[in-house]
Amino acid sequence: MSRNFFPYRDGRLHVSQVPLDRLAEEVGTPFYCYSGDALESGYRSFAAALSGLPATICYALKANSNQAVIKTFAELGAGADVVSEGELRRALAAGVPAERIVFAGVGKTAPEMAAGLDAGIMQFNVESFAELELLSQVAQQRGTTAPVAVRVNPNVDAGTLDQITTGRADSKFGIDADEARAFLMQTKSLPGIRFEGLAVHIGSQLTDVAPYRAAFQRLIGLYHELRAAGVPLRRLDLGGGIGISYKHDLQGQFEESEQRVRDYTQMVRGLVSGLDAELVFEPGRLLVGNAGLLVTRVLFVKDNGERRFVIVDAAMNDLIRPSLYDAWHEILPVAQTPEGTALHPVDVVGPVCESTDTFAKQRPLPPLREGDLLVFSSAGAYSFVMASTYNSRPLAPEVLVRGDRSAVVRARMNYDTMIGQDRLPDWLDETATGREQQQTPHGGLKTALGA
Ligand SMILES: Cc1ncc(COP(=O)(O)O)c(C=O)c1O
Ligand SMILES: N[C@@H](CCCC[NH3+])C(=O)O
Repeated sequence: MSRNFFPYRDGRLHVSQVPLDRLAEEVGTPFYCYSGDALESGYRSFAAALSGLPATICYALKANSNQAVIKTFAELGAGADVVSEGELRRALAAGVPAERIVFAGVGKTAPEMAAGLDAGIMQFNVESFAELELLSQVAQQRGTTAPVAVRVNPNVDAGTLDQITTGRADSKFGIDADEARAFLMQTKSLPGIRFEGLAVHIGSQLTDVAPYRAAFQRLIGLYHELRAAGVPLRRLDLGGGIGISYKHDLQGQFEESEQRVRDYTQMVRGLVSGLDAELVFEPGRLLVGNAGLLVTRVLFVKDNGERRFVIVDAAMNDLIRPSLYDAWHEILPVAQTPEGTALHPVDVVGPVCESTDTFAKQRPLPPLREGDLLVFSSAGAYSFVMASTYNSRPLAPEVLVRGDRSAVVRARMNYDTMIGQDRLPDWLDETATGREQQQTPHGGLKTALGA
């Protein structure tokens, strides 16, 4: 049974026992707020749904890579799915054991491979023959052997947004299933490589189990064939992608996810029953998506005759999903709307100088005024991690709430940090170059900044 992680109490929205208006006073807006209770509950229910299966849950860090979030899962026993050396370092720093880390991604560099090998990770999910060749070289140079799962492209349409489907033949991900079969049947072993498994991931935000079933059936068929041919495989990585609800109220969303997890795990159990294979799951969005909110304040309300615009202090640089995918996030006032209040359609927009800096068009909302607080819900996944400093807007802070406790788990970026990353070449620093020119009228200009 779902708990209510985002209750309205005393007329204002809370995360567990912490009122969001108080947090807004403390940390300023915009800010991200995650419910640690929802993170834990989501992980536990996914783990419970898999109980009895030889499964490792490798949380996909790309969805939300804050150290506090990763640590929450690591302490519950999770592994990690990483796609870069940065994510690998984040996982290790948060205490995920290397032997529970899978390294995925179509473009791993030699130094990234070396970092994974040195850490002793569970497996590399290899996505091309060229990558396999490079991994073989890197592993041999380091006098070690790389554990590998070949990521297969099953040519299945996940039925999700075009931009986030990954298992069709026209996708850059994975190796064509027939090519993988032919290759492994023939090769069986490569220096520096130990083939241990097969992997698949057909896309993100899947709301139907049918595409999963089709992809997993192909993968399991291939697994049987290759084992029969003497390839010593022992692991199947079934990827991530389980969708969440973006269109529910803050309570209903969890119930929908729980139902989807039940359907998914029931289907998986049916397919793997009697199969001699360890399983890996790589959920990202499922574990964090509905556990996070982006809190923002209304700056201005303006009417242009045709439309009413609510201009908020969060922008596409903070949460890009609506601009990028036309994605829907529920928008709720922090102050509870009295029952019976009439709703009016408004465009909710941010301050960035782009027309696509629009969170919602003609969204029915209660009357809003300057200073009101709003939340964008389901902003725990692919939200802060996709933020940028576009328009030189500092990255928003992240807050984690647990019961009645809250903590800033990433501070708001300050302006000095943001600007201080830039460097001036000496030939642009006019004062310094002028000084140098006076001193050495015929010579080359020396470094002014470094001097
Ligand atoms: C290989 C791989 N595994 C796992 C994930 C996590 O996906 P999701 O957040 O949809 O569960 C992704 C992202 O789509 C991915 O590319
Ligand atoms: N970033 C996407 C999904 C891509 C998943 C990563 N493979 C989103 O916001 O929905």
